[in-house]
Amino acid sequence: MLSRLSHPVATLKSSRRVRALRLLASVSPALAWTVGAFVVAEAVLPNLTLIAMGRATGRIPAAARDGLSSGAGHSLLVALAVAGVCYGFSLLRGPAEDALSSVVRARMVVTLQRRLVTAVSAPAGIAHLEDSETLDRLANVQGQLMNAAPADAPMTIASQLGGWLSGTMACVVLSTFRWWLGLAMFAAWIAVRRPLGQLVRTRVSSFRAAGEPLRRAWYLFALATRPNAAKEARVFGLGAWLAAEHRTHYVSGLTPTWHEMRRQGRRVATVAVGVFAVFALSAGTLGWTAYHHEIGLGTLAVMLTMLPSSMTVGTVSMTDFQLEMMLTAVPDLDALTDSLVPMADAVDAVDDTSAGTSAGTVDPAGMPRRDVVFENVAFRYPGGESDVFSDLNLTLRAGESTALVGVNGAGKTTLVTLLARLRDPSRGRILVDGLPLNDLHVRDWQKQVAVVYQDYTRYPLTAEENVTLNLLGGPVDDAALRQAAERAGATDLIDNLPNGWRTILSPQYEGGTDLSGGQWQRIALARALYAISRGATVLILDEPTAQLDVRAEAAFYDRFLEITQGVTSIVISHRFSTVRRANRIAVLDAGHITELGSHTELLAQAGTYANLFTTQAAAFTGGRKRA
Ligand SMILES: Nc1ncnc2c1ncn2[C@@H]1O[C@H](COP(=O)(O)OP(=O)(O)OP(=O)(O)O)[C@@H](O)[C@H]1O
Repeated sequence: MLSRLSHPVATLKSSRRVRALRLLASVSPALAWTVGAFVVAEAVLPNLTLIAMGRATGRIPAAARDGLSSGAGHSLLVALAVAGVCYGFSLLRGPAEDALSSVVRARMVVTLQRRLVTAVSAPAGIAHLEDSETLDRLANVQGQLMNAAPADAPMTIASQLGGWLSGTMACVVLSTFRWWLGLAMFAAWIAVRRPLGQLVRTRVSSFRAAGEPLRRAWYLFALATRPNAAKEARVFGLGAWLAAEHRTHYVSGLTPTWHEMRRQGRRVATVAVGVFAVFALSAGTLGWTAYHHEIGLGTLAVMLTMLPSSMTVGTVSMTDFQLEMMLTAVPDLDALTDSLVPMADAVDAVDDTSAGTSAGTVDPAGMPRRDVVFENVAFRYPGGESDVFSDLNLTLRAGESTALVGVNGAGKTTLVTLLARLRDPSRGRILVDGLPLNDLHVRDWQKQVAVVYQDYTRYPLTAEENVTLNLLGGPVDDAALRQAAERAGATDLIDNLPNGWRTILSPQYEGGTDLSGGQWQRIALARALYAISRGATVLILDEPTAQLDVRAEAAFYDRFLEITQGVTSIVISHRFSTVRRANRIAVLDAGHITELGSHTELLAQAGTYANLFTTQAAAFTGGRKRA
């Protein structure tokens, strides 16, 4: 018996509506109770107004006959007063709903965003951010995929529930006239609601399934409308192309939905004919009994208004459609949380060996002391058609700089993402001082790696925060900050900012400013150097001078040895004037390291490096090749 009872309870608990309401209750129990009170008002007030009006109508003949000062007249006045009060309260429903909706939305948006940020930042790597299912879920919870804001779900559910209860109450009132009439109306509305609800669900689920083309359509829309991309779209005259592509993806995503809806629409039309018959029978019964004086004017007036009022049991409107779209975000949010957050738990469980080797338990402080060894490493991107590395072997000596050289797409950036454990090798292993990298605590290892990526991030924060990334407060090491800026060639740049270190590096904020590409690159370099001064032991510079002017680039070369002194560094560059200063140079070609040695040694080998170096040098010396 208990298990039979627990089944519907469990089903109810797992329903998306209940989960959305529970989310609101977890945000603010008081707000959830207020929404509950709104549901009651929504269910009761319209019917109370109609009933009071009907009863007042029924008292008019007696009051007209006996006069307003008679007992019948007083009774009419009381009924009118009750109707007026109910009507007055029902007028307040609209503004109350608006105010409550905006509060619920604001609280829900903050909660949803916090849960998304927590989930997405949980894994140590970045592979999940390239998984199309995860991206669809992210877009959906943000309301971008379905163009419906999940934060509005609780209030929409409340309003829908209120309407449904109001219709049910009308059916109950109808049953006081003829028991079967209320029941018949209820059954008829439920009968029409089912296929209508199915129609809405089909449309929404195929809309959701069309995530890929719709995400593309949104992306194209963003390209056309966001300032950064719009610049390029204007210059290259992409407007018409973007509009056409946007339409193509949107239509291709939705065409299957439209076909299915047409089919289900025909079924709904059939059921609607049956409902109309029940409605006509009910109205006819009422008319017949009134004609034969079996009921008075008051009952007739009440019951006639209850007939259309019962309709809200079966009505399915645009709101239901939007609610269904909002609710698709509920399982998506849970799936993101369930799949990503445990990865953080595994990563953070330093003492928990059950977390597996990938979590890593060894404290990497001060490592590498001897070397980092790539041993028979292979790697292929998820969904990729070929290996980026098939059998890569490379030793990075601790405290030395190693330059990585190779043609575009050779895998240089990929190699450093493996070193930073943003991804794991498909085969083979990386050893740090002889220990598998996977055994080191991944978050602590990542803190030890200071990187200047090719596409470093431009944070809309102050210059100081951009360098220190000290967002949780705590003391900033001023001396280290100044030294990092000086080594990165950013001192003059900071001095010339309107508020110095306190200037926000984004024109989108008051008092903020923007920097040029080269100036940003110096800030990114200073960020990595500050991290080194705070204990990072591995420095990765991916094209550190790509955006620097000639003088800044020359200054960087002069400081290169000073910058990389004592740290294990990898520099990736197509500029051989940078590369040649590294202690050792590794040439990456077709998934292997094909040459390894100092600049002089590799020139002497007269292989790929020598060829690339002399070709580039020749371009600067007007064709005269030199060593
Ligand atoms: N996120 C990704 N998903 C799938 N393939 C990728 C991804 N990133 C890079 N690749 C592919 O992996 C290969 C190596 O790319 P990588 O960026 O490591 O090359 P690179 O040597 O740094 O090139 P460049 O000199 O142009 O910066 C390329 O063929 C590239 O197309």
